[in-house]
Amino acid sequence: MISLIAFRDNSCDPKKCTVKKLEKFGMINVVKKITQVPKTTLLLDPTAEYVISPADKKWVTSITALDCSWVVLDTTNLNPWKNRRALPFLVAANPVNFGKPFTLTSVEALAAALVILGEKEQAVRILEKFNWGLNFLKLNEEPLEEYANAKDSAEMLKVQSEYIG
Ligand SMILES: C[S@@+](CC[C@H](N)C(=O)[O-])C[C@H]1O[C@@H](n2cnc3c(N)ncnc32)[C@H](O)[C@@H]1O
Repeated sequence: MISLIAFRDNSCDPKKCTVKKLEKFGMINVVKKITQVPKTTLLLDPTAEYVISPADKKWVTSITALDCSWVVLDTTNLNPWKNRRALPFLVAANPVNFGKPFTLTSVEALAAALVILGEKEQAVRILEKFNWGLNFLKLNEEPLEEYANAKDSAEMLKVQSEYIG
C-alpha cells in the first residue's frame, strides 16, 4: 500500500471534489499548504518533464495530487519537488471531462499511478467510492496494462505513441 496525499486549496467545486470524498473515507491525507507536501513524494504534475513508470516502484512511498481547479493549477513553483511525474495518455471517465485525455480528476490520477506502480487493488478501493470510478479502469484497461508492464519511462513513451501516434 502506498500513502496518498493531496494538497487542496479549495478552488474545486466541493460537491464534485474527489479528494473530499476520499478524505471522508480516511483514504487520503489532505494538506492545506504546499510546504506541507513531503519533498520525497511522487508529485503528480501534468506539466512534469518525466513520465511515471514502474521503475519508480523502488523508491515511492507516497503519491501526491495537486487538488485544485484546472483553471488555477499553477505548476511554476514546484522546483523543490524533484520527483514530479506526468501520467501518460489515459482518458477521463468522470462526468465532467468524460473522454478527454490527460485531464483526470485527482482520484483517477492517483488510481492510474497506483496501477502503474503495481498497486491495482488499492486503485480499485479508491475508485469504487465513485459511481463512475471503476469505469476509469475499464475505459483504460489496455493502455494501463501495457504501462504497468513497461520497464522504464522510455518504454512508457513507446507504449503511449501507440495511442497518440
Ligand atoms: C487539477 S486537479 C482537478 C481535481 C478535480 N477537480 C477533482 O475533484 O478531482 C487534478 C490533479 O490530478 C493530477 N493529474 C490529473 N491529470 C494528470 C496527468 N495527466 N498527469 C499528472 N497528474 C495529473 C494532478 O495532481 C492534478 O493537479
